[in-house]
Amino acid sequence: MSAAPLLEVAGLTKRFGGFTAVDNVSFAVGRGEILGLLGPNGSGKSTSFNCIAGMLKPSSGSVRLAGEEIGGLTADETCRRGIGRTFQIPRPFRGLSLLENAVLAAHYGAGGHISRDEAETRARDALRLAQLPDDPHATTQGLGAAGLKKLELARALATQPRLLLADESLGGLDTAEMHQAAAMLKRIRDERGITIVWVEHIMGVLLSVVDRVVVLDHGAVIFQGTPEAAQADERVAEVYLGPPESRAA
Ligand SMILES: Nc1ncnc2c1ncn2[C@@H]1O[C@H](COP(=O)(O)OP(=O)(O)OP(=O)(O)O)[C@@H](O)[C@H]1O
Repeated sequence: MSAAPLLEVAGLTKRFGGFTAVDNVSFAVGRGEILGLLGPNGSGKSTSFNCIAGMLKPSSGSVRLAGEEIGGLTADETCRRGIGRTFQIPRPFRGLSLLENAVLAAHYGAGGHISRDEAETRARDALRLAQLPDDPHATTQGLGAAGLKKLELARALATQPRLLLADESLGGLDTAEMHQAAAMLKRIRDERGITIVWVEHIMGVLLSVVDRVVVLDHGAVIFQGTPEAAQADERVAEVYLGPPESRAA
């Protein structure tokens, strides 16, 4: 990473009562990088994500976007600063067209300060990037898991993010769809230079696309490095597969 990182998380800690879900987590994401944030269920990925995106207030630590402190800002404030996010469980407005869903997201991202025409331009661009129809009559009806994930992505892209936080983009997809979803994230980075932090609890397909991974376990970072190094790391293997003696030969 030569230029200053786009996202810098330092000493991030989130406690729920006496329980520490995120424990002194630090990592940085370079501009245009795709970072995989991995870890088994309950390791603190979503809580870290939610602290970065403003859904949760960190107990301590700092979150900087392009050098500016954003820790503790609300979700709509972080969105206006350039953080777009997808949700693990898509919840589109079912009664609205795909285009209207994306238009609303564009208005949200701009804090209501853009015209209808501009919102529609951003929405159409986002739908095309996510390979969905921008025809005003196209609805959410009949969208399967993969289609709903694409709409989730289009809504995040319509906010024109500098940083895209992708939450469990592969959940519920079959193998072919997983590869397509991974390729789409890579294309969005390659074509638009959007920096991506991608959270998944499974490693598989993600490792073929990300530049680096951060692995969490019990709320703490246990590994940072390339996907190749992650696959060769004994601690990473342990949290995913259990201790060596318990693994199938
Ligand atoms: N609001 C909350 N109150 C209390 N505990 C919480 C809360 N949110 C999360 N936790 C706990 O914090 C820990 C980390 O949860 P988190 O959802 O961040 O893990 P995760 O790595 O995203 O898991 P998954 O892959 O299952 O989504 C878990 O033990 C969880 O039960």
